Amino acid sequence: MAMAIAFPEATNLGDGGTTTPQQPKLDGVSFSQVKMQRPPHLTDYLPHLKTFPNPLDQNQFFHPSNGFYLTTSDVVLRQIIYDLSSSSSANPSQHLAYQRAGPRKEIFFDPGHVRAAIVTCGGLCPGVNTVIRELVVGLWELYGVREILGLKAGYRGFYSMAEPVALNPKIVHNWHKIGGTMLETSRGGFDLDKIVNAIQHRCFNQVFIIGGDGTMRGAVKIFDEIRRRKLNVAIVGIPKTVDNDVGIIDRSFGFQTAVDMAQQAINAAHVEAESAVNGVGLVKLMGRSTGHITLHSTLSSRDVDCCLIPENEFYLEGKGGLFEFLEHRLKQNGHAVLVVAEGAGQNMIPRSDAQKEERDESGNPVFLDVGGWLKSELKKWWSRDHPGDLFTVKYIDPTYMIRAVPANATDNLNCTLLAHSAIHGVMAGYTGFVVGPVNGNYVCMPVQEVAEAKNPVNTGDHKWAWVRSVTNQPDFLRS
Ligand SMILES: Nc1ncnc2c1ncn2[C@@H]1O[C@H](COP(=O)(O)OP(=O)(O)OP(=O)(O)O)[C@@H](O)[C@H]1O
Ligand SMILES: O=P(O)(O)OC[C@H]1O[C@](O)(CO)[C@@H](O)[C@@H]1O
Ligand SMILES: [Mg+2]
Repeated sequence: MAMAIAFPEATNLGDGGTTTPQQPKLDGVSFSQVKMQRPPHLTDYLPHLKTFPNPLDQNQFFHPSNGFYLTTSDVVLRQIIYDLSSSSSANPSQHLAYQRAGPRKEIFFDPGHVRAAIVTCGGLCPGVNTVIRELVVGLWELYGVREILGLKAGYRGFYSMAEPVALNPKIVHNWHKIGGTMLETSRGGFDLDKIVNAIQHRCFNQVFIIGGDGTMRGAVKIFDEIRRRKLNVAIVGIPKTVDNDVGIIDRSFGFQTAVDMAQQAINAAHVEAESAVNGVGLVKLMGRSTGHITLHSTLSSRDVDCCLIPENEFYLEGKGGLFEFLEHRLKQNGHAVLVVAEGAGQNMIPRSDAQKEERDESGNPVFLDVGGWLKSELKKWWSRDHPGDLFTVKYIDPTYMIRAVPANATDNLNCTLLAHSAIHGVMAGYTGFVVGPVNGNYVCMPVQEVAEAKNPVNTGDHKWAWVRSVTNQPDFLRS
C-alpha cells in the first residue's frame, strides 16, 4: 500500500528539513522523524524568480478541483515495510520522504517563454518514444508551450552538426506505437562544457533527459554546471533502463514489455528442448549487471529449470554445480531449459588481456557471450561423461528483440505518468531532479541520489527464494 501523506503546511522543508507545526503521528511514526529528500529548486540560486498562475486554471475542458494542486507538504515515504518489534534494526530512525509529483498552483516559467529540449541517451528501451510523445503533447496541451526541440542522437546532439528537430503534437501523434527512439540515441559523446554552452546558446530553459544510470550521472554534472553558472534552466531526468538497474524507483518503464518479449524465446527453447533426446534449451537475456529480466522471465514462464544471474555466481563442475544439476534434470525429464543473464558467469569465460580492457563508447565493460561459452562447455561435458549418447543444446539469443519493440499498455501508461510528472515538476521550478514511481506513487527525487543508487537483485529476499523453489536449482554455494 502506498503511504502518500499530506502534512499540515510545513514550515521548513529545505534540504534535510523536517519540521511541521503540529508534529502529527501516523501509526506511531512521528512526522518529526521524516527526512525530506527535497529536489533542488531554481530559487535555491535564483531567489527572485517571478511566479505565474498555473494555466491549468484557465483550461477550457478541465476545472481543477480542491486538492488538485500539490504543495511541498505532499510527500511519499520511501520505506513502507516495517518490523513492528521496536528493537528491530530493520526500522530506520528517520523516514526518507520524496516530494509527490504533480501540478502546482504557481509555476516558475511563463509558458510563452519556454524553450524545451528533449534528449534520449544510452541503449533502447520499449516506451522511449511514448515518453517523448507525452512530453511534447503535455507541454503543448497542459501548459501551452510552443517551442519544443528534440536533440539528435544522445548527449552529442547538444553540440553536433545535426540540427534539433522542432516537435509538436501532430508530429509525435503516433510515436507511442513505434519501438526505438525517433530522436535517435548514442553512447559516449558526453562533453560537459560543450553541452552546457549549447544549452545557453540555443536558449533552452527546460531540459528533459531520458536515459539510464550513465545518463543520470551525466545529468548530475550538467545540473551542477548550470547551477554554477546560475542559469535559469531546469534539468529533469526520466530513468530509462530495460535492465531495471536504476535504484529507488519501483520499476523502470519498458522492463515489463521486455519480460513479455523474453517469453517467446523461452517458449521456443522449451519446445526445442522437449523435442530432442536429452535436449537443453538455452536462452541469454539482457542484464549487464542485474538479473531482473532473467529472474522475472523465469518466474513468469514456469518452463525454466535454471536461472543464472550476475548477482549469484555459479559454477559448472562438481557437487552442487550446474552439470550435476542438469544430469539429474535430464534423467528425470529428458530435457531442461536454462536462462542466463548476459552479465552472469563473466569471470569464468577465458579472455585475452585486450578483451579484459574492452569498453564501449560510454565506458561500460564489453561482455563476452556467456550463452555461446555455456553451449560449448555443455557439449564438452556431455561428450566427456556420456560418450555416444544423444545430446542437443539449442541456444537462443533474442538480444535486441526484447527491447526494440513498442511498449505494452502497462509500460505506456507508466511512460505517460512519468512525462507528466516531469513537466509539472519543471514548471514548478524544480531542477536537478528525476521522476519515478516509489511505492506506486510518482515522485520527484534529487538526481544525485538516483544517479548513485543501484538496483541489484536481492538474492536474500523472498523473490529469489521463490525462483529457487520453482526451479529447484542449486544455490551454487560450495559447501
Ligand atoms: N559518469 C558519467 N559522467 C558523464 N556522462 C556519463 C557518465 N556515464 C555515462 N555517461 C554518458 O551518458 C550517456 C549514456 O550512458 P550509457 O551508455 O552508459 O547508458 P545508460 O544511460 O546507462 O543507459 P543503458 O545502460 O540503460 O543503456 C552516454 O552519452 C555517456 O557518455
Ligand atoms: O549494444 P548496445 O546498444 O550498446 O546495448 C547493449 C546493452 O544495453 C542494455 O540493453 C542496457 O544497458 C544492456 O542490457 C545491454 O548490454
Ligand atoms: Mg547503464
